[in-house]
Amino acid sequence: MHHFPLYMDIRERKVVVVGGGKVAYRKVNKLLATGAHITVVSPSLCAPLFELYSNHFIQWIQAKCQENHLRDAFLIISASGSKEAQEMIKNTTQKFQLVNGADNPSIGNVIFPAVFEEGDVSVAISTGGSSPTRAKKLKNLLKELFKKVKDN
Ligand SMILES: C[C@@]1(CC(=O)O)c2cc3[nH]c(cc4nc(cc5[nH]c(cc(n2)[C@H]1CCC(=O)O)[C@@](C)(CC(=O)O)[C@@H]5CCC(=O)O)C(CC(=O)O)=C4CCC(=O)O)c(CCC(=O)O)c3CC(=O)O
Ligand SMILES: NC(=O)C1=CN([C@@H]2O[C@H](COP(=O)(O)OP(=O)(O)OC[C@H]3O[C@@H](n4cnc5c(N)ncnc54)[C@H](O)[C@@H]3O)[C@@H](O)[C@H]2O)C=CC1
Repeated sequence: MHHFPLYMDIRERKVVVVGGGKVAYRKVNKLLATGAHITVVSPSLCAPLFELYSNHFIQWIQAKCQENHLRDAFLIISASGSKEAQEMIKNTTQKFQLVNGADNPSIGNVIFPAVFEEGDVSVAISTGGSSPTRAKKLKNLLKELFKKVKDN
């Protein structure tokens, strides 16, 4: 599938993250600096997400994901690994909503690239979902290269 690369200002947009585990935390952690309003919907939260919730960086709906949780979301991240939740997201989201299928790319329309930033330069690498580990390796190589160029 071909994805169009786009840099987005998502300040004050509502982001709903479905699931409260390790993968949800990784996505939330990346979104924190954007100024988006993040709500996690999950029966439980892993320790680092619970800490973010306790410190009021994110909101938490302690429940299994239901249709009404998704209705006014700009971006939805599916990260529960639950087939039931994935089906619900697939069947109830609108065409104009952005959906990241972190736990099942086939239900999504946007993907997270591997990113590094150097001043105001931002480099984002995607393999179109085919190999996230390769994207991460390439990012780390380029990061080193940038450092070398800067040091010389
Ligand atoms: C499609 C996509 C959807 C999305 O998530 O947006 C997706 C999907 C999946 N990832 C899986 C596995 C892992 N992904 C990572 C890490 C990253 N994954 C990221 C992106 C993406 N992952 C999108 C495509 C990106 C592209 O186009 O290349 C990165 C780049 C960015 C980010 O996460 O923000 C970030 C590195 C960030 C960095 O370091 O900079 C690690 C950890 C690691 O390698 O360290 C593991 C394995 C270990 C583990 O953690 O268990 C699985 C298998 C699940 C399974 O079978 O269990 C699926 C599902 C599937 O492929 O079916
Ligand atoms: N995109 C990526 O980078 C990666 C994706 N994955 C996939 O992501 C999924 C989640 O992985 P982890 O975070 O490690 O799992 P985890 O088991 O730590 O977390 C799952 C979370 O989802 C919650 N949950 C379960 N059912 C739910 C429902 N119906 N509604 C809302 N929340 C619900 C659980 O309470 C838990 O907090 C797995 O399916 C895995 O295959 C795994 C590794 C990397």
